[in-house]
Amino acid sequence: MAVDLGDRLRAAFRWTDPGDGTGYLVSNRSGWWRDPLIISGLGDALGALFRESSPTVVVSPEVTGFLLGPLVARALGAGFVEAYRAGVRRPIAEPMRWATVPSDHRGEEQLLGVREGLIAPDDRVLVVDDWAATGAQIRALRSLLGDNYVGAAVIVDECPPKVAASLTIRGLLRGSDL
Ligand SMILES: O=P(O)(O)OC[C@H]1O[C@H](OP(=O)(O)OP(=O)(O)O)[C@H](O)[C@@H]1O
Repeated sequence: MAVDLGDRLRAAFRWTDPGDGTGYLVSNRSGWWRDPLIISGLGDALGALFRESSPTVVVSPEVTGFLLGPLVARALGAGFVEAYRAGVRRPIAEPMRWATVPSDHRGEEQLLGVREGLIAPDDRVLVVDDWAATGAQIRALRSLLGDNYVGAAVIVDECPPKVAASLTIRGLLRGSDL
């Protein structure tokens, strides 16, 4: 990663106090997408983490992944497949394959799904997301993708190192950088 991309990511990031009295801060990542140099550099930087695996498809969970995944797919010359969260939109018309996310960083159970037929047996799939907290969503996608899964590239990896290693998660920043 170019040194100045890491600096720009740190500078454009904010923690927000939602003011609900819990003292729990939420991440504000909007400054990343607002910075033209970050947007132009992120695809290459995340793709470089797995370029040696020659991914053919990027899969990303909504909603932020729908912004980030195509940047990485373009940088790698790969295609893009959406991973939808159940219940946040009208039902998807096509047949889906779903995986349960037992408990993510919010402690909520979710379902992540991709349309059937978009991943070929010989595809090498890179999961891309902005943030890995517990790794629950990435683990669910790995279970869905099986042997097609090569790893996950994220902007911020704050998973315990053993979790990151077991899921082959690579990040540009650690949680402690922010
Ligand atoms: O490692 P985990 O515990 O699974 O958490 C990681 C997820 O958390 C964030 O999503 P968020 O729910 O904030 O959704 P967003 O994409 O809509 O911002 C992030 O974008 C990952 O998808």
